[in-house]
Order: sequence, then structure tokens, then C-alpha cells
Amino acid sequence: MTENLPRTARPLRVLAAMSGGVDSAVAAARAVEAGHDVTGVHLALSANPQSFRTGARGCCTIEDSRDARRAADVIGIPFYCWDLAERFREDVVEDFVAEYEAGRTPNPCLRCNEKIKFAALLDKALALGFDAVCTGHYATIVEKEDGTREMHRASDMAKDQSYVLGVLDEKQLAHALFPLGDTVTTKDEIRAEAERRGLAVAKKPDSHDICFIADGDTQGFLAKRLGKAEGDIVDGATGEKVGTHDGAYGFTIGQRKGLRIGHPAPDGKPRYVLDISPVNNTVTVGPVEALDVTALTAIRPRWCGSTPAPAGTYTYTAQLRAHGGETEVFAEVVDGELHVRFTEPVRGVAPGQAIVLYDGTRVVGSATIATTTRATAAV
Ligand SMILES: Nc1ncnc2c1ncn2[C@@H]1O[C@H](COP(=O)(O)OP(=O)(O)OP(=O)(O)O)[C@@H](O)[C@H]1O
Repeated sequence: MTENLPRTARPLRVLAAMSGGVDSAVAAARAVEAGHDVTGVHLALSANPQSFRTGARGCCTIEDSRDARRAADVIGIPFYCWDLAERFREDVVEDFVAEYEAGRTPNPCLRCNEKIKFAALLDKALALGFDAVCTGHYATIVEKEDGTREMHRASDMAKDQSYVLGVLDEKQLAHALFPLGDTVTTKDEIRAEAERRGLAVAKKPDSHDICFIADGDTQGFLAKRLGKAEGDIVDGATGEKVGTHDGAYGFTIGQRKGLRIGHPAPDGKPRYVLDISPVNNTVTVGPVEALDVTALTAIRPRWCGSTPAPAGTYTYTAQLRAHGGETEVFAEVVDGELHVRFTEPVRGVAPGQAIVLYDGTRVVGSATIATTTRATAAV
């Protein structure tokens, strides 16, 4: 159950990040069971937790912090609540809005792992004398003979979260514990384990995808932040105006639903978002084949764990969005950027998303998709 924790003779001082959900409660309990000296912490990440009183789970409602505290009491560990709302707003929420405004599609969970849980929280934990931060993420840490660490996909692929952790560098991974990651347990089994341990969160519903948009309405959230900005939807092949929109920022490459297109395309086939131009406030649409991408460049590469930046061209598999499949790629670092060619064209690659490279199950690294090369010149 606890092979994922470091093979160290001495118990570690562990800070368990407790969201108030079932996964992190079980993770904290497992860390205690492994013999570590565990303290729980809930992060208040919203400046306005009352706004989530709708029944939908947000990242840090009052109920979440109470649930985390109760779980800590049952496990028998000290518990604190830390206010990181300002850091979260600056590093995650404002970045999210700015990225959409620039026509890109960000991944806030990945950003939160990089900037909040394994930066702001980890730094504070280390400064206070803790050895590690423990979370309920599903990913496996493998400690090698030489003491270096690798991150691998979780044993249960259905729950694997290595994609949103692919940004962790050597230091961050050296101080991370994921007690759930290498056990092949279904969510039902985790809930049953929570029940056995007397944790009241055993039946609590799973958290929402984007924790700071409690109702799940990303477009509504962006519209409130960025205002209405009516613009044109144009056909990529003809350049003809085919509809209007209320703000180019509300779209994602590959999107089909929610397009207000006045008349059907001449071939009668559905139209997809091919390009978003914030400068002209224009959304370009076209047939699904025009989404095929043969190559991309990605910026700010980060090499996971102690993996050195690859020199030369390597064959890896890549994941291009949070719940996406894997695809084979040739990857190379050129002038600090990641250049990737796909062995087969892939569809709907959105700038702003992360590309995470894998060597088998091992996470090699990640980078932010900046530009793509289309198979056809429809845009
Ligand atoms: N507000 C928070 N305070 C402390 N830790 C948090 C908070 N939000 C998330 N975490 C940590 O990050 C991990 C992954 O977050 P995610 O939002 O993916 O939760 P999850 O998979 O639904 O897990 P859980 O069931 O614990 O909520 C959690 O398991 C927890 O350790």
C-alpha cells in the first residue's frame, strides 16, 4: 500500500495537502500508516468561499475546510488552514484569464501544481522544516538506486494524473509523496478504504474540473471577466463571414458546439474552430480534416524529476490534453524550445495546453504548446 513513499529509514516530516475530499484524506492516512510524522493543511484558495454555496464543489469552500479538519481529527494529526488565495489568484486565475484572452487554452490544474502546491506550499513547508508535501494525486514516484526519482503514470490508467504533474522538476519531485499513485485501486475502493478508516468524506462527490469555476460554466466566467466583444466568425477556406460571436476568447481550437453560424457550409458538414485571432477578434472555422496537425513547437520545457534535457531527436509518446490518449512523436530541443513531429497527424491541438512526453510510463517532461503546423493550409 505504501511503496510509493521514499525508502528511507527515518520517518519523514510530512505536510499533507488536504482538500476536504476523499483522495487526500486517504493519502494522509496512508502516510501516517507508513510511519511518517504527518501534519494536515487545507489551502484557502478562493478569496470568496461563500460564492460556492451552490452545492457544486469548489476548491475551498467553508465546508471543504471543515471536512479536511474533521478528516485530520479522525486520522489524529495536527491541522492548519493556510490562506494562499492571493497567490492562487495571481498565478492561476489571472493566468487563466490572460491565456484565454490571448486565444490560447490553458490548463489551470497543471499551473496550480507547478506554482501553488509544489511551489508556494512546498517552499513554506520546507521553510518550516517539513521534508515532503503529500497529496492525493494519482501518479507513481519511483526511487532509483542512486537516490534520484522518476515519475510514472499511476498504476490505474483511468485515474492517472501524471499529465498535470508533468511540470514538476527535480526539487519538487524530491519532496513529493503520492501515496495513492501506485496502488491499482478504483475510486470505489478508495471510498471503501475511507469508510473503513472512519472518514466522513468517504461518500463526498468528486471535485469539479476547474475548481474556481464551481458551476462549470467557463464561458460565463470568462464573459464576466472579459466583457462582451462581438466579432466575426469566418470560413477558413473562403474568408467569408459566416457568423458572429460575443468574444473570441470564449473558444478553443477544435470546438464545434456553441458556434453561431448563420448558414450551413456548402458541403453540409459541421464546422470546427480552426483558429482564434485575439488581435482581429476573429474566429476561423472549417472542416474537421483542417484540424490535423503534423508538428508543433512548445515553450518553457521542464524536465521531470532528474531527467536531463534530451539531446538529439528522441521517439516518445505524448499526451496533449488532460484526458487525451497517447500519440507517438519525434521530439527535439532547439534553442530552448521543444520541437515535435507526429508520426501520424493528430487533431485539435490547442496552443496553451501542455504537451507531456512519456518514455513508456515514465514522464520525461512537459512544455506549453505555442504553435502548430497543419497538414492542410485551410487557415
Ligand atoms: N484546497 C486544497 N487544500 C489542500 N490541498 C489541496 C487543495 N486542493 C487540492 N489539494 C491537493 O491536491 C490534490 C489533487 O487535487 P484535485 O483537485 O485533483 O483533487 P482530487 O483528485 O479531487 O482529490 P481529493 O479527493 O483529495 O479532493 C488533492 O488530493 C490534495 O492533496
